[in-house]
Amino acid sequence: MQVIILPTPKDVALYAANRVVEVVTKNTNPVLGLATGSTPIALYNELVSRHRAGEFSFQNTKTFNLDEYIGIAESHPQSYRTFMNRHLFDLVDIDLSNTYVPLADSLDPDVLARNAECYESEILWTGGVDLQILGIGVNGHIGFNEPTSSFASRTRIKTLSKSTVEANKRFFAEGEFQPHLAITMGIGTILSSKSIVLMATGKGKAQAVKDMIEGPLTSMCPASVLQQHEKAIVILDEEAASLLALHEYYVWCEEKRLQLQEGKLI
Ligand SMILES: N[C@@H]1[C@@H](O)[C@H](O)[C@@H](COP(=O)(O)O)O[C@@H]1O
Repeated sequence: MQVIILPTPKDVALYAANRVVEVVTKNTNPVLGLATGSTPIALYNELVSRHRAGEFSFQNTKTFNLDEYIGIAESHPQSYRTFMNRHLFDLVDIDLSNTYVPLADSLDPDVLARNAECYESEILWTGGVDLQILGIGVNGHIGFNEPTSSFASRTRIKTLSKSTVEANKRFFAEGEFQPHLAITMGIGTILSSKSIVLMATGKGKAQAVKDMIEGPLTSMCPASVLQQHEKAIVILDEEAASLLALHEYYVWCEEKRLQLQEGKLI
């Protein structure tokens, strides 16, 4: 796991955008794993403007989203399908049939379980995810893999923890039905990605970030599993990094890396 600390959320988004553009332009048939939540919105905005500036195309790209709520229609304003269409897919030249979000609009557990299994196979058929984008929940979850999720888990139905339901309440109107279940890629699914970029910004994520990077490898902090992925980059703003004991060290490493890149350190 590589840790990079940058001054602001904008810098985090720009750094992640560079990685996405690199993967999309270097691969003939790129496969991206995408995330929802407030954190990746700045990344999607950046990708949309660079795409509109003619820098790259999404035409041959396939995307797989991490998760989807169970119990609301795909067309619901708070579904993750709607989120992705609104923030990225409808604004670029991607073929919508190449964009996958778990199908979760049934209430039949057998149908949902089958959808989850098919999702896993669809990812395999494409040859796997080249770059998986992740955010992190305040309790250390990735996708909707809540604390205690098995590190070997694949795409399946999960019950959301109280803290996740609480954190996502802000997106639903007072008294509106809010899902407590979701289909999510498993931790094993996420770990199968060829590379991973996790973004975290703001003070609210500082404890989860500390547990992920400096805590023990534990299913109580699902994101800690990224310590074991050889090509996982964690990009943080100063606030999200504020509780890290090795904060100065990570900043120093990035400075040295940049100097090396510019040929100033030979
Ligand atoms: N399932 C999503 C996660 O993929 C996301 O990382 C998390 C944090 O979202 P935010 O970036 O809004 O804090 O929210 C949801 O729970």
